[in-house]
Amino acid sequence: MLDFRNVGHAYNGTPSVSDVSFTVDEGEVVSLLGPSGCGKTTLLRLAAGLETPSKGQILLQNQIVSSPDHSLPPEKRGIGFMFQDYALFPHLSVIQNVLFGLKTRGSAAIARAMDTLAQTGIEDLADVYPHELSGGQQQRVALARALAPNPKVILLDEPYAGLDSRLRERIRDQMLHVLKAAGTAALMVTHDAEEAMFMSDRIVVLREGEIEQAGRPVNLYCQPKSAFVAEFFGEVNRLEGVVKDRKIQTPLGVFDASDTMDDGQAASVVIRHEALQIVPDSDHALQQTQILSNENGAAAEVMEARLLGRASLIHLSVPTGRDEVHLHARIPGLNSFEAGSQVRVQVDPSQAFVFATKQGSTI
Ligand SMILES: Nc1ncnc2c1ncn2[C@@H]1O[C@H](COP(=O)(O)OP(=O)(O)OP(=O)(O)O)[C@@H](O)[C@H]1O
Repeated sequence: MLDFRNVGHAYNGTPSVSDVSFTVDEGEVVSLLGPSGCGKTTLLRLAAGLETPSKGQILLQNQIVSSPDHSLPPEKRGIGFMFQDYALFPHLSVIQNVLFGLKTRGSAAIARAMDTLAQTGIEDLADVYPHELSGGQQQRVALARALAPNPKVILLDEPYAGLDSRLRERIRDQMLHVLKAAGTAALMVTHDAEEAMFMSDRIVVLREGEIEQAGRPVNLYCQPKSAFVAEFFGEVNRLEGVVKDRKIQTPLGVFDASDTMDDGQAASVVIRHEALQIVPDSDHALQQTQILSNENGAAAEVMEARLLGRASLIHLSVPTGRDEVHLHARIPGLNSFEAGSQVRVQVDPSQAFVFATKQGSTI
């Protein structure tokens, strides 16, 4: 549907994205994910035809629509857009806003507009004006307007940015089902990893205008290729060490270095908060079965234990001999840990990642 091939772009000579290649296939939801300024919106604007690439090509349904010397105007691309602020026309009612995007007029157009409003669950609001709507309702009008012409591809720029967290969860669920039912390919910009994972078949992680890693959410979460990606997909503890005999010694035990690391290489061990398992120090049976069978683990003291709702966050202090390291463990549901109690911590190795460190920064 949408094919970026080695696309580069610059604003007044300053590069914004370089050598970006990815596709959005039929009926697929793909998210562009990354920190502020990494080039997400620029890529969306390039797909829309609002910017022209300085290098590479963009194809829509196998036709070149953008290259350095040719750019098909946005209105000729047959793409749906949904911007962060919804951009509804305040002087038009909901149905008039939706009709605006349709090329035809008359009863067939009205029927199509009403169908799309029904699809997004707001047919009762057809005659209402935007200022009378809640944020979530406005968001659905914007989605209905973008979907009404039945585009093959829709571009979504931070579609949930203006909504509170509870409404966001409900709306994005509806949005996913509407997109999938319509079979529309979608390219969505977000800086929220959980939102990207919820919505996307595939995610393209961007860093300083380049693709850092792209793939299915499960691959990015379970096999991040850099600390940058690992940290984007969840909170982590970081332990620094140096490779010796293909191992890295840390206060939480010994971790295997990767094949490409040589002795003397500085390395970071990145451990997700949920990868730390905690066992009360008095629970000898569990220690025997779970901890002593694994060479990773350490004695620790609970500093704080806080219930966050679905999970608890436990602050731990692990003595290193010289000083102590402060770690966070996230455990499901309620916890019974008291500040000051002694525990053992163990690491789930599938959620601990080792990366080379260069000149003080992790790659
Ligand atoms: N109109 C512009 N003129 C000049 N530079 C721009 C313009 N728009 C964006 N940039 C720059 O291009 C780079 C990429 O910006 P872009 O808006 O694509 O990032 P983003 O990932 O969408 O960021 P955010 O999440 O903050 O919206 C940034 O360095 C930004 O400062």
